[in-house]
Amino acid sequence: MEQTFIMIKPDGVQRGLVGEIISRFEKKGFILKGLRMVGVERSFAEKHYEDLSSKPFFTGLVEYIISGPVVAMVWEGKGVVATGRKIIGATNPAASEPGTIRGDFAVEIGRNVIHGSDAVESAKKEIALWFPDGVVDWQSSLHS
Ligand SMILES: Nc1ncnc2c1ncn2[C@@H]1O[C@H](COP(=O)(O)OP(=O)(O)OP(=O)(O)O)[C@@H](O)[C@H]1O
Repeated sequence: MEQTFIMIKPDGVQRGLVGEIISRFEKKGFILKGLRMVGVERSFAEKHYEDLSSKPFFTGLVEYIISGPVVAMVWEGKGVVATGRKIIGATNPAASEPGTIRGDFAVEIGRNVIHGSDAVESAKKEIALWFPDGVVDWQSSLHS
C-alpha cells in the first residue's frame, strides 16, 4: 500500500498544531504507520532538502527546520502521496486554499507548518531517511 512522509515543521509544533494535523489525516481515512518527534541535526536537514541546496533560501530553510523539534510521520492509504499534498495545500500559503492545512494555518512560505512528499519515489527515499529501522507493521481493522 502507498505510503507518504509527512513532517510537522518547528512552527507547527510550537503553535500546538500537532493534534489538529494528525486528526485531519486520521479523519480522512489514512493510517498512521510511523511517528517520531525529532530534534533535527543541521547535516540531516541538509540531506533531507539536498535537492534545494542551490536555492537562495536553502540556508534559511535549514535554520528553520533545526530551530525546534519536528514531528515525523508515515501515513498509508490509497493515493496518500497526492491526496496528502491536497490536504496540506500549496507551498506558498498565499496560494493555499482555505480548508487546507497551509490555507488555514499559515501566511509565510518560510513558515508553512508542514512538509509532505511530492511523489511516491521521494516518499520512499524520505521514509528510509527518517525511519531507518522501518515503521510499525500493523493492519487497521478498517482495511478489509
Ligand atoms: N521562496 C522561498 N522562500 C523561503 N522558503 C521557501 C521558498 N520556497 C520554498 N521554501 C521552503 O522550502 C520548502 C521546500 O520547498 P519545495 O519547493 O520543495 O515545496 P514543497 O514541496 O511544497 O514543500 P515541502 O517539501 O516542505 O513539502 C517549502 O515548504 C518552504 O518551507
